[in-house]
Amino acid sequence: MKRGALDSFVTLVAPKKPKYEASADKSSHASYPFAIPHLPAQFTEQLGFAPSEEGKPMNDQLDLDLVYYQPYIPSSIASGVFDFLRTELPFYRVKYNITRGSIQTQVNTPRFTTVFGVDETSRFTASGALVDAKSGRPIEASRYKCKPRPIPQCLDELRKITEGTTGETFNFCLVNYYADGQDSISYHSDDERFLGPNPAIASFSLGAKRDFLMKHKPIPPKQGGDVIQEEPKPIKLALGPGDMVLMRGKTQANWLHSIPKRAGAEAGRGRINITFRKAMVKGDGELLSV
Ligand SMILES: O=C(O)CCC(=O)C(=O)O
Ligand SMILES: [Fe+2]
Repeated sequence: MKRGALDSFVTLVAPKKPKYEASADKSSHASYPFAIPHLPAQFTEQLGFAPSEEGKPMNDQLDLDLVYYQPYIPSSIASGVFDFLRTELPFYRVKYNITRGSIQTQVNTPRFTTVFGVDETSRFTASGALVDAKSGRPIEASRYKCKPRPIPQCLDELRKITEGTTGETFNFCLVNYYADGQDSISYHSDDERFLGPNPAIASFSLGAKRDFLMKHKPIPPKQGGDVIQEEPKPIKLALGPGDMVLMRGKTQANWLHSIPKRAGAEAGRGRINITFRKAMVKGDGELLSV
C-alpha cells in the first residue's frame, strides 16, 4: 500500500456562536498553515481542576492496562474546548493510493487528522528551529520525510496536565476529527516501532458520544501442547465528552481498538479525539490506520 500525499489544509466552518473567547496570543510556526490561538484563559483556568473524576483502573483482563477517566476535562468547558479545537486547528484528510491488480484507487481516510510533535532525537528551540536533541545543532535535511511541527500552546497545556496526572511523558500529539457518524477508525493497535515497547497513550474524547471497541489479538495455540487459551471478551467503552482513556503496559502489543461508524441521534454530531504519545525514535510517518 502506497501512502500518498496529504490533502490540502482546510479551515472547518466555525460554529455560529463560538462558546469561547479567542485569545489574541497565538502559536506561530513556519510549518503551520495559519497561526493557532492559545487556549482561552477560561479553559486553562478550569483545566486546573482536571481530572474531574479519579481514573478507574481497568486491568482485570489478560494483557489489559487502562485507566478510564469519566470525565477528565471538566464538563463546564468540554463543549467549548471542542468548538475551539474544531475551529482553530488545521485539520486535513489523508489520502493514499491502493493498487489491486492493475487498478489504482485513491482512498480517503474516513476522518480529519492533524499531527504535532517530534521524537526524542530532536527538539524545537524557542525560536522554532528543529535541532538535534543531544548536540543542539540543526538537523540534517534528510532526517524527516514529513517535517515535524511543534505542539501548539493550546494542546501543550493539556499535555502538561496529562503528564502530571499520569506520571508519563508525552512529546507527540495526534488529533482526529470525526465530522459525523460516517467517519471512523478501523481496528488497529498503536504499536508502531517509533513509540517503543509498551507505549503509554492518553486518548481524550470531545463532542459526540462514540463507542470505543477493544478486542484481544488472536492468541496462537501453545506450540507442542494442547492448551488453548481463549481470548478475553471484547470491551466497549461509550466515550463521552471530556472522557480520557490511558492505555499503557502490554495493551497495544495485545489488543486492537476501533471507533466504528455510528447511526442514530449522535451520528449528526462531530467528535474530536486527542492522543498524546511518546515518540522515542524517528518514525516514517507510518501513523496511519484506515
Ligand atoms: O478516536 C479515538 O478514540 C481513537 C483514535 C485512535 O485510535 C488513533 O488515532 O490511533
Ligand atoms: Fe489508536
